[in-house]
Amino acid sequence: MRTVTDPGERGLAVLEAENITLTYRSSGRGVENASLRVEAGEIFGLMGPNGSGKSTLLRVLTTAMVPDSGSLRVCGMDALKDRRRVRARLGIMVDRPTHYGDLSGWANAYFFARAYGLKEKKAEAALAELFEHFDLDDYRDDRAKTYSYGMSKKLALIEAMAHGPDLLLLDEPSLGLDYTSQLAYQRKVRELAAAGAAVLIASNQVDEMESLCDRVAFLHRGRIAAEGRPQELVESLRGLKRIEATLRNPVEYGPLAEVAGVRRVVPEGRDLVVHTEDRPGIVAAVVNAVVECGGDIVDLHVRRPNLEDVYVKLTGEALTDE
Ligand SMILES: Nc1ncnc2c1ncn2[C@@H]1O[C@H](COP(=O)(O)OP(=O)(O)OP(=O)(O)O)[C@@H](O)[C@H]1O
Repeated sequence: MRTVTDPGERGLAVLEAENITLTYRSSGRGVENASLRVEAGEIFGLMGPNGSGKSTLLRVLTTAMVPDSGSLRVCGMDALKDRRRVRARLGIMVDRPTHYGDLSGWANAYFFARAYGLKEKKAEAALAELFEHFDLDDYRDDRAKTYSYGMSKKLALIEAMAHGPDLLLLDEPSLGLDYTSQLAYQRKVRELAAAGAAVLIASNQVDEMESLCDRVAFLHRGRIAAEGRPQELVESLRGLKRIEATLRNPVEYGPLAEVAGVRRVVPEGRDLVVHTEDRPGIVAAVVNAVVECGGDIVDLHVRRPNLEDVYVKLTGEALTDE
């Protein structure tokens, strides 16, 4: 019979975080009352703009930091008390992975795999499979400091996965990966989840998160603002259009919000994102209003709403600033 410490079966909670609060003394910021649960076989996404608390929450979930309050259970164990045993069940990729630059990529990954308790032969077999999967075979003996950004991210993914963790915690894993590598990463994450791992990914790659995650949660100023299945969250915006206008130069856009059918206007990096009702003539009305504000539109896209728009609707703020 399976026990709680033996996941590998959907429905069993691998990660249970309740009311996690951590406030940095120097800034008074951090995360507040964050609760989440990830089951075996589930891929869970954590989304939120810069500074919303994703990395802080991950630091707690990886047991790198102890929260001021709240409880954390991993595979049924108290992760705040039993950190050593819990860490052995985790696979972690931090947002800025570092390696031993003078060692080969292979030696770095081998070191990790052995530290996680894999026997020599098992470590070699797991790494051989992963180096091939991530197309790093030809570079396995090169020193890690010669690796490109994307290659060292793939090496960090290998290090997080090789020992077959029950809970995989990944911070911005696919940022900087090219098309083929991104595909390889997604395939591997799906494969591990299908084999029973629980996966938690902090990322703002909206399209990837929408297709990869079973559930996502949005962090806003240290608090979880909403949680749900991506498709259902996006579906809740049915009837909404997303118009993205890139302007040559930013202008005051106040009058835009007065156009009939415009629900909200949010700057996103250099773009203006306008949420409107889906009615005939609305795009022309928005373009006219931008021009009347003095805006010179150099690029315009009308798209279906995505997870980014869910966040905008929830908080009135943009998820990314790109
Ligand atoms: N070491 C620290 N000391 C003080 N305040 C911090 C520290 N690290 C983060 N913060 C603050 O805590 C809040 C959450 O930061 P955190 O790095 O968790 O956000 P994030 O969502 O991961 O952002 P990003 O996407 O930029 O990595 C921010 O307001 C940040 O300024």
